[in-house]
Amino acid sequence: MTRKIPATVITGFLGAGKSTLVRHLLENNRGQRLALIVNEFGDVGIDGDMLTTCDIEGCGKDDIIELANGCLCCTVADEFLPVMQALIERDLPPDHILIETSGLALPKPLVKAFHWPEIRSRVTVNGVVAVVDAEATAAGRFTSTPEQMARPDHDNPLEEVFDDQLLCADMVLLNKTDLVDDIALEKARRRIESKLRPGVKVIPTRHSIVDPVVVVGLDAAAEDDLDTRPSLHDSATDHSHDDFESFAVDLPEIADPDALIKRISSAIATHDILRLKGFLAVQDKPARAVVQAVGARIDRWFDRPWRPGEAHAGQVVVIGGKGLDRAAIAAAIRG
Ligand SMILES: Nc1nc2c(ncn2[C@@H]2O[C@H](COP(=O)(O)OP(=O)(O)OP(=O)(O)O)[C@@H](O)[C@H]2O)c(=O)[nH]1
Repeated sequence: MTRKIPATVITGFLGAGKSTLVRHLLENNRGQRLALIVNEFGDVGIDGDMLTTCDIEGCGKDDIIELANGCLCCTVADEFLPVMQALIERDLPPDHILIETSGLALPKPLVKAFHWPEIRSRVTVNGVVAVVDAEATAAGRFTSTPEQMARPDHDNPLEEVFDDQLLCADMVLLNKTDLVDDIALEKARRRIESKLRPGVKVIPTRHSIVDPVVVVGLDAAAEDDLDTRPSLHDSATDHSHDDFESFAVDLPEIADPDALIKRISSAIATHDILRLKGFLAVQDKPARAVVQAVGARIDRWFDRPWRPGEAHAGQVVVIGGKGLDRAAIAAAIRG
C-alpha cells in the first residue's frame, strides 16, 4: 500500500500569523516537495500573491493554489475537493500538503472532507495547527464581556470562530510574543489552554518561527477522531459568514504613504474593521509596498520590484463585521 500523503491544516484568527508560518515552512522545506492550498475570506487573494512572487526554491507557482472566494469550510465540495484530487493525481504528487484556511474559517468541516473516498485512501490530516495572536488574546479581543454574557441571546461571532479553531487543534503556536510581556503571555496562555483538548501543546513563537518538523511532523490522523473535536457549529445544518464581510478598495499611486497610513489608522478606529491588507504604489519607488493591519497595529514594507509593464496601482482588502459602511471607509482611506 502506498503511504498516505500528510496534510497540515493551518488555522487561526485573522492576522494571527498563518501566512508568516506558511512562508517559514516553505522556506525551510528540507528538500520536500510541498504544495500549498491557501484560502482567503473575500475574493481578492493577497496572501497567495505574496507567496507566489517570493521565489522560494522547491515551491513553484503550480504548487501554490489559491482559493480566494469564500471560506473553505463552506466551499469544500465545490472548490477544495477538485483541487485535492488534481494534486493527488499528479505524475509527481507532493510529499506534503499545507492548507492555510482563512481567518474566519472553521477547520472541522475541512477535516471532515478528508472522509471523501477518493481522498481518504491517499491523504491524511497529520495535524491541525492553530496560530494565535498573543497580544489580541491577552487583551481579551476574542472574549465576551460580562455584559455580553448576561444577554439571553448572547453570541459573540469572534469568540465562536476563535473557539472552534482551538477546539479542533492538535497544536497551538502562541505567536507575536514580542508584542507582550510575561504577564500578558501567561494570561493569553491560560485563556487558550482552557479551550483546548487535553494534551494539546502550546508553543510560544515570534514571527511564527518554529522548527518545521514540530509543525509538519505531527501524526494525528485528525480525520479519524473528529468526535473528540467539538464544534459550536456541530448542530448547525449550515454555517455561513453572515457576521462578517470584506471588500476591496482600489488606490492610485500615492505621494505620501505616511498620510495614507494615518488615514487607514483612523478608518480602523472609526469603523468595525478587523483586518486590512494589500499593496501600495508609492510615487518614485521602484518596488511595491505591502500594508498589513491587524486591529490597530499597522505594518508596512517593500515587497518586490514592480515588473516591467505592471500598472503602478494599489489595492487593499478590508475585512470586518457585517454592515461596514463601504463608501465611507473607501472615502476615508482614499482621502
Ligand atoms: N510583531 C509581530 N508581528 C507579526 C508576528 N507574526 C506575524 N506578524 C505580522 O502580523 C501581520 C499578519 O500576519 P499574517 O501572517 O499575514 O497573518 P494571517 O494569519 O495569515 O492573516 P489572515 O490570512 O488575514 O488571517 C503581518 O504584518 C505580519 O508581519 C509576530 O510574531 N510579531
